[in-house]
Amino acid sequence: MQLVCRDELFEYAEQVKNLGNTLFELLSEGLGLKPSYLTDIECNQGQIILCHYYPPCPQPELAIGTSRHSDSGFLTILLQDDIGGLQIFHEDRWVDVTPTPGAFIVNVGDLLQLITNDKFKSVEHRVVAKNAGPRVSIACFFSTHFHPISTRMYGPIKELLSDENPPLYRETLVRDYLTRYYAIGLDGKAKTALSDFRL
Ligand SMILES: O=C(O)CCC(=O)C(=O)O
Ligand SMILES: [Fe+2]
Repeated sequence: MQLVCRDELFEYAEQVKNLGNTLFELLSEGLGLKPSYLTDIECNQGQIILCHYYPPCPQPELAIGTSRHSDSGFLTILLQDDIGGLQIFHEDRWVDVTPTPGAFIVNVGDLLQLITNDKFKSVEHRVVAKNAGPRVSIACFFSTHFHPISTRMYGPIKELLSDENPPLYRETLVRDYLTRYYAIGLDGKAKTALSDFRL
């Protein structure tokens, strides 16, 4: 079978990578660092694209689309269709992320929370099941994941630390963080992996 969206997917990946690079520059500046800081430490390296298909669910009250979690990597750029179902956990309640045509959703991931020493917080989210129709979303994760040669250690960025802001996390390889993250799994207890790296 020939994949009819092969070219489009490669083009999409390229464009999302460019957008990610711009976002990493803006996030660096937001931290008071030089624009290239986060790309210099390779937060933009590694790009994984997951295409999700959620079939219509006849009994949505008995099911869940994607259980509660925060994304493990540095940043996620997410595109959802018009069906809805994505929610973020904000101030102790679930809030719908209403689909907006042409808009991306950008999620801070656990590793960005770790290196920014909690200045940027990863967002807990889930997808509730819907019977309105099939739902499609495309998630692009920036993280080196299990890239075997990545030996870079990630810990709270030194420039952000002071006597008043001591490091909150220990250093880790991306690989070791992800091993812990996936060992726990998406079991509905958010941020358990991150708390395991807290000092
Ligand atoms: O389908 C969605 O909108 C979100 C999927 C998601 O949270 C993920 O892939 O990490
Ligand atoms: Fe997610």
